[in-house]
Parts: sequence; structure tokens; C-alpha cells
Amino acid sequence: MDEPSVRLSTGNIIYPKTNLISDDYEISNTVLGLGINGKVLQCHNKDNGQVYALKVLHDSLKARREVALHWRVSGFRHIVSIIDVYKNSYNGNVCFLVVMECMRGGELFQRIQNQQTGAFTEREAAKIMQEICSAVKYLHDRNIAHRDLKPENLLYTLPDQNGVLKLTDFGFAKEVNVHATLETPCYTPYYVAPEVLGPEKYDKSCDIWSLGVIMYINHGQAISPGMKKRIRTGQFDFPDPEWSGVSKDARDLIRGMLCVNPAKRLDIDQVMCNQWIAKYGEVPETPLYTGKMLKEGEETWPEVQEEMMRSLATMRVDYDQVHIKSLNNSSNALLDKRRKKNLMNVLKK
Ligand SMILES: Nc1ncnc2c1ncn2[C@@H]1O[C@H](COP(=O)(O)OP(=O)(O)OP(=O)(O)O)[C@@H](O)[C@H]1O
Repeated sequence: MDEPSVRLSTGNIIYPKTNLISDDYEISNTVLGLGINGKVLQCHNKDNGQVYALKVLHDSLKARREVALHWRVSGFRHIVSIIDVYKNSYNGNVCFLVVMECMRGGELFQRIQNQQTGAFTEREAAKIMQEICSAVKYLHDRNIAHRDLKPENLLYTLPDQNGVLKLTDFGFAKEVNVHATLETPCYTPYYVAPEVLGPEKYDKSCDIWSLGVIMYINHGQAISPGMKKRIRTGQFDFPDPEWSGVSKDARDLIRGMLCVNPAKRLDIDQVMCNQWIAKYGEVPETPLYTGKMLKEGEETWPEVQEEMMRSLATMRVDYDQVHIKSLNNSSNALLDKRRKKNLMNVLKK
């Protein structure tokens, strides 16, 4: 074990292993997935022969944050588990090698598209949403916003009915409690504008928007050409025939999650209390158009993914700017001092 090299502001410390990963794992050429940060490869544990997934990250503040936050939440049922973290150098370049459980069941929508037995129903959609929402609640309760919640980051452990849906990719996750002191009533001058919620709420509201889009797609809304525009403009409607049989509860929930104003958007506790989520087992078994829509929209699916990625990136920037603006607007000496201290903490992260 090394000196702690990954530290969270809350005091969590991660001790990556520093021996060579190849001492313990056989790394194969099988690529499980491609992302912006590189490949996710398959690997085998040399002791027990088990298959795992390996993500390689070049050392940076961002990479450290990703590893530390993912590690902290990795025990939860609906979050991909980290098994081991190594810190190895290759030609002088320090890398973090993150060994995760291997998600053999593939991505959420791929699975719905491939579903052979009967149509995908509203009750199944509700169960899936409950699982994803429980992962988000777990994060938000720990003051972590994921900020990159999209269908490609929702994977199943196994391809069969025993597969468990889990959230992964903490590349944009952010610990938001460092700003908490700014939000207490004594410092309300920071947040005089009613629409300014506090940065941590903005960051979390970005995840709720994602949940809304995923739920909307989950219900079989035709992907193209309208979906891209809807994502861009926030104008989600519920046209026939896809929505004619869908319950009002589902539609109301989607409206609450996709509310354009983040201050009015539902928070995760309100979502979890919603009867459609809390009592997902009682949701009507109305057949949905999802499988058909995903098959027909296969060619345009990459465009929808890209649009969602772009919107999330815009939201992350917007919310950071709201934070900076709200800080700049205040002119109290005591607040100035606190502001500097808090910004230092942010920069340290
Ligand atoms: N534990 C895993 N088991 C199997 N496949 C995985 C696993 N983790 C990731 N993948 C695959 O690799 C892809 C990329 O992984 P990940 O999203 O973590 O990387 P990234 O570089 O951060 O990607 P992004 O471009 O989405 O930011 C995933 O979409 C998925 O298909």
C-alpha cells in the first residue's frame, strides 16, 4: 500500500495498490466499451479466474475525483462495484487502474430492444426507474451529484432475468457539500434571487433532468426527428399513440423531472415518494412502444445520445456559472472571507 494518493474533501482516503496490476490480473485485448477517457478492457483475476472490467485513467485531478467518488459509493446495489484500484507508472506516466465488476448484461436500452418475451410494460418501466432513482438518491444523500446520467452509463450485471441494473462512470461526479455553508440562512445574500437555489441543488437537479429524459425514452417516445429537438428545447409533449395508454401519474412525474426551471424541478426525495416510483409493483401493465421505437430509431440513436451529452455539458457549465455569478454579486467583507475559503476548498478538490 502507498501513501494515500486520493483524498476526498470529506476525509475519505483511498489507498491504491502500487504493485503491478499484472501481478494479480491477466489483461485481455477484449474491449468491453469505448469512452472519452479510453477503453474499458476485460481482465481476469489470476487467483480465482473471475472476469472483471478494467478502466485505465491517466493521473489528473479529474481522474482522482472520479476514482475517489466512485469508490465511496461502490457498495450500493445499483452502482457498479469497484474491486481494486492500482496506481502504476508506465514510462513515467502515472495511471489509475480501476478494476470493476464486469457488467455482462450490456446497456439498458440495448436490453429493452432485445427483449424477446412480450412487450415492455409500464410496470417494468417503473421498476427500472425505481432502481435508477434509488442509485441517484444514494448519491444525493451523500451530497454527490453524478452529472453524467445517461443511458450508456446504465448497465446490467447479466444478460438474463437475474441481471441487476447499475449506474457507472463517475467522470463528472462532484461532491457538493463543500458549498453547504453558503446556503445557511445567515448567508442568504448569496441567494437573494429566488431562482438561485445554491450550486449543490443545481448540480443535483441536473441528475433529475437526466432521469426525466431516460423515463421519457423508456416509455417509447419516437426517437427521431423530434427527440433531439425536444432535448434541446425542453419541450416534451405526450403525443398519441405512444402515450395514449400511459398513466397520468407517469406523465406528471416526467413533467416534474423535466421542468425547465431547475428551482421548480422535483428533487430526488420527491421523486422517490411519488406513488408511481414508490409503488412500482402496482403500476398498470400497459404495453409500451419502447422496444419497437428503439429498433426503428436505431440509426438515429447516436444523435440522441450526442444531444443528451451536449445538454448535460451545457448544464454543468451553466450551473457552475450561476455559482460564480452568485458569489460575485455579494459584497460583504465577512462573506468575502468565507467566499475565498470556499473557493480554495473547491480548487483543492
Ligand atoms: N464495469 C463494466 N463492465 C462492462 N462494460 C463496461 C464497464 N464499465 C464500462 N463499460 C463499458 O465501457 C463504456 C465506457 O465506460 P465509461 O462510461 O466508464 O468510460 P468513459 O470514458 O468515462 O465514457 P464516457 O465517454 O461515457 O464519459 C461503457 O459505456 C460500457 O459500455
